[in-house]
Amino acid sequence: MGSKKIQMPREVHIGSDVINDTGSICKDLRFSGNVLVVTGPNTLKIGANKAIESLENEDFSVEVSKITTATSETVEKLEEKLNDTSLIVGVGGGKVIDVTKMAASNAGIYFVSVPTAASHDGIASPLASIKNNNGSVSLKAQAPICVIGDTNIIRNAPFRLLAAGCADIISNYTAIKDWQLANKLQNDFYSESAAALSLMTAKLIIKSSKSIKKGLEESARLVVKSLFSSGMAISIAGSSRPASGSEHKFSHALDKIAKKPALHGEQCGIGTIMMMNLHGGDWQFIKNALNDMKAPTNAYDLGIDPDDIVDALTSAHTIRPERYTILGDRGLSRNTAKKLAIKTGVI
Ligand SMILES: NC(=O)C1=CN([C@@H]2O[C@H](COP(=O)(O)OP(=O)(O)OC[C@H]3O[C@@H](n4cnc5c(N)ncnc54)[C@H](O)[C@@H]3O)[C@@H](O)[C@H]2O)C=CC1
Ligand SMILES: O=C(CO)COP(=O)(O)O
Ligand SMILES: [Zn+2]
Repeated sequence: MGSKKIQMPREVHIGSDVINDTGSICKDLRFSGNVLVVTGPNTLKIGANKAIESLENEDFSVEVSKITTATSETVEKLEEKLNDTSLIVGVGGGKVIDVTKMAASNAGIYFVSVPTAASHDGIASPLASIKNNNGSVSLKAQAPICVIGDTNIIRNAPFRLLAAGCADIISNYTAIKDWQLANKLQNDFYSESAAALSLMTAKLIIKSSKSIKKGLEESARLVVKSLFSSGMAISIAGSSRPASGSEHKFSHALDKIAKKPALHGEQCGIGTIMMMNLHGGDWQFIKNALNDMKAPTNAYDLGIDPDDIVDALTSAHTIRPERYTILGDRGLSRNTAKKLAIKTGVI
């Protein structure tokens, strides 16, 4: 058997106002010189300005880049900005973290992940979800050298983002079912330990669903820890398979079709309800769990046209066709897709 590489962050700092220690944390990690801070227009004010001030207080020279998309073009533009840069710090949501991860990996430099919301499980994983002309691809990048999760910023973020993070974790249920199917039918690589960690994380978040509340520091901490643990399952597998199956294909298809897509985790949660039905599993349990977390469970909550839901269901199998799932190679017919969405109350 060949050797296997598993990449994990070296340090994880989670706590209230820990973003103000960004400079000293980076210094303790032996970094110095030029740092590129990547952020978004909202997250600059919410978090990045604090990280920048902290870095400058520790004598780092800071450049800032604002991004709004996680595309291959954005990654290329970021790489052009690198100028004797020793470290990249990504402060924001999933898109910011993914492009930071990819640009740092391409340039062969370290990066620090500073999530401002607990909305996705890519905060610590070595994979980056990047959009290109064919839709979304999952690219091998690198794990952050360090994660700085400021629970004060995260607890004050809109609750919708936290609920989306919980839904992204709940989608591990169908991702694992799809992975097992692909292992059985296609002999795809399968890791028991990655699958067990992914599933345990999803079970724990459901068990805690009633205690996850708006504005609470404990809730922010719990969800960040769970997203981290789901990301570690991705690290162990060396692929996003333990956390991304047919429900994610549905969400990526919706991103292409919908005029105004909803949050990644929200769409994946709704995909999980429908894919669980296709797997013959307890889809009502998934729906109840999403309800308990105040995550959307239908097209109306998502603000998405029911026709777009059906279109996304019929085209989901074309996303990442090499990743075998319950959708098979031919996908769902329009009639089946519509029936599935109606039966599960999604439309
Ligand atoms: N690499 C990986 O393993 C994974 C990657 N992803 C990717 O991550 C992305 C989804 O991440 P999201 O964070 O949902 O989307 P996003 O990055 O678009 O952020 C959603 C919105 O939240 C805002 N926001 C962030 N923090 C905020 C705060 N504290 N207060 C107010 N607004 C705030 C952002 O400005 C943005 O408008 C997708 O592109 C998805 O494919 C998702 C899961 C895993
Ligand atoms: O979103 C993910 C896990 O939650 C992984 O992303 P992909 O679906 O892009 O592989
Ligand atoms: Zn996801």
